[in-house]
Amino acid sequence: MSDNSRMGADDVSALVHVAVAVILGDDEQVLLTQRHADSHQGGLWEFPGGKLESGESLSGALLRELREELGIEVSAHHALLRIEHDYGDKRVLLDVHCVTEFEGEPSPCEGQPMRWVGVSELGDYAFPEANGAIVRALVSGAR
Ligand SMILES: Nc1nc2c([nH]c(=O)n2[C@H]2C[C@H](O)[C@@H](COP(=O)(O)OP(=O)(O)OP(=O)(O)O)O2)c(=O)[nH]1
Ligand SMILES: [Mg+2]
Repeated sequence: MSDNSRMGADDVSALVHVAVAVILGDDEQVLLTQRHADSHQGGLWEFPGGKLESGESLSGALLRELREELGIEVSAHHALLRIEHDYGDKRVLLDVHCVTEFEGEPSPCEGQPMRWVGVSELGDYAFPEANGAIVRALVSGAR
C-alpha cells in the first residue's frame, strides 16, 4: 500500500519528454489533431507527437509518432522551441520541431479528428496550457 502511494508521488514528479511536430503545409497551414477524450488533456487540440520511449532519440520519437499517428515519413525537420510545463498531475518537456518535408498524405490512423488550420486561425482552437508558447511563436512568424 505505502509502496503504491510512493510510486504515485514519483510519477507526478517525473518529467515526461514529448516530441511535438508543427507540420507545415501549404498556405501557412499547420496540422492539428484532437486528443482523445479519455487521455491527459483530453478533448483539446494538439500538434501531433508523443512521448519518447526508453532509449529513443528525439528525432527517432518524432519520426515514429508521425508514422504511427498520421502514416507519413518525415524527411526534414528542425527545432522550433522547448517548453517545460507543470500541469499539476504531470510535468512535461515538449521538444517542438517544425516538419518541413514528408512523404505521404497525413491521415488520422488512430481515428483522431484532424485538420489543417491557418496559423492566423489558431486562436479559435482550445489547446493544452503548455501550447500557448507554440501558438504565440507561430503567430509572430516563427517557423
Ligand atoms: N503530442 C502532443 N502532446 C502534448 C501537446 N501539448 C501538451 O501539453 N502535450 C502533452 C499531453 C500529454 O501529457 C503529453 C503527450 O503524451 P501522450 O500520452 O499523448 O503521448 P503518446 O502519443 O506517446 O501517447 P500514448 O501512446 O502514451 O497514448 O504531452 C501537443 O501539442 N502535442
Ligand atoms: Mg500522441
